Amino acid sequence: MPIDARDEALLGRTVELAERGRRHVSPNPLVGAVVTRDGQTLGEGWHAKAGGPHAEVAAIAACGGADLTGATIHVSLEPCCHTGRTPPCTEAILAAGLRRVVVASDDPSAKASGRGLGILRDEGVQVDVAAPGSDAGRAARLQNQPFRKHARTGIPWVMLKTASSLDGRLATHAGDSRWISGGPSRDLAHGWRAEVDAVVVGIGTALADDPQLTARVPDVPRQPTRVVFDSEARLPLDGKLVASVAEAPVTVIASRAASRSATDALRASGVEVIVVSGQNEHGRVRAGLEELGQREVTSLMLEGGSHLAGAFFDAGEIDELRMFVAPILLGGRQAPGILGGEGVERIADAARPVEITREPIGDDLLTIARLKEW
Ligand SMILES: NC(=O)C1=CN([C@@H]2O[C@H](COP(=O)(O)OP(=O)(O)OC[C@H]3O[C@@H](n4cnc5c(N)ncnc54)[C@H](OP(=O)(O)O)[C@@H]3O)[C@@H](O)[C@H]2O)C=CC1
Ligand SMILES: Nc1c(N[C@@H]2O[C@H](COP(=O)(O)O)[C@@H](O)[C@H]2O)[nH]c(=O)[nH]c1=O
Ligand SMILES: [Zn+2]
Repeated sequence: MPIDARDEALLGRTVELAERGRRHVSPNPLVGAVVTRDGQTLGEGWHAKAGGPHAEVAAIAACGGADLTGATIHVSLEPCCHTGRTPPCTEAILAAGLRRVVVASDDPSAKASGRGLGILRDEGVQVDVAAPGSDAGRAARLQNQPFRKHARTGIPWVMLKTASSLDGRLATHAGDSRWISGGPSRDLAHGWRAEVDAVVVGIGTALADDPQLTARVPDVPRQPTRVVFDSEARLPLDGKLVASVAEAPVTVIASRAASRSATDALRASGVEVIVVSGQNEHGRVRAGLEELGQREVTSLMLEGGSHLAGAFFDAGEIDELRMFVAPILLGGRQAPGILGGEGVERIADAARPVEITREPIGDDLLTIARLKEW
């Protein structure tokens, strides 16, 4: 049976329900589910917490023990068929006697990739999948970009957030940058910190700003890991990052240039030090991302500075930009721009977003540019 307008609406609802798990489910995906019979909703559920019940199981439980034989379940992501921290959802669906499963998006991880759908079909369940270009299909995939990229590549989804002047500077020529964007923009950015697994800066920013990089908004179930790209392990032991290591973890990505005494001192202060190798800066960016991906960092917000953001750009490792532009002009040849690094040579080589949106936030303009889609 093809997907009709009622299915589309129910799948839209599953995506809405899935959002309720944001900030709570990483490294798992956001997933929502609705059980219906003859168009009547019997129960709704979502994946509320990593390690907790999956959306399908939560939706079935929400039906309160009603006989679900012959009922339908709509899910924003294909049901799992593996035993992880919880049993397979395919088994829960079969045990409940559901007759039709409608899914909005695929699960690209190795243990899924359509296997659950095959099992359900083999058991006589009718399985319908939304067209990839449908509204529900797109919304479900966009909602899980970090999970999807990490599942496909093993490395985290990278969002670069910047606060620049109208003339594209991240700081004055003297290194002052507090504050360029306004209060509402900074509040929004704190909310994003709460959504990602890690917040990343270069040692230049750590030294210039002595930042905290914590999410300072209400309802933060888990602070992001603060990561500093710092080849020589120069991160000051008396700075705010190291001082707050009990509040939120700190990881230093160093190179072989770091002395043993510097890495030992950081480790003794509770900092995780990862030593990566690579031919050049963008090679070390990639190596660092691989290490973070292995530690189940599925998403990160890169908060600068110019030099490190340029190395990420040169490595082709920026998936999305969220850029606040404030109504001020700074000027100065030495004042850093949004992307340092080498950059491209020809306009024909320019990176072009697949989608771009613009929105005023207080006195600033927020541009969100998605460079890739996973
Ligand atoms: N307005 C805004 O949004 C922001 C503004 N800022 C401002 O930017 C300025 C700091 O920026 P910037 O000087 O560019 O410093 P960065 O924070 O970009 O740090 C750059 C340093 O990171 C180290 N590093 C380690 N590994 C890598 C790698 N793989 N690739 C590239 N760099 C690596 C290098 O030092 P080493 O070789 O020693 O490891 C490099 O010099 C400050 O004035 C700060 O206030 C910063 C963030 C945001
Ligand atoms: N200057 C600037 C930003 N700078 C970023 O925020 C960091 C400081 O974080 P914290 O110490 O946690 O408050 C700083 O090191 C840099 O990464 N962010 C913005 O939203 N707007 C701004 O104008
Ligand atoms: Zn499941």
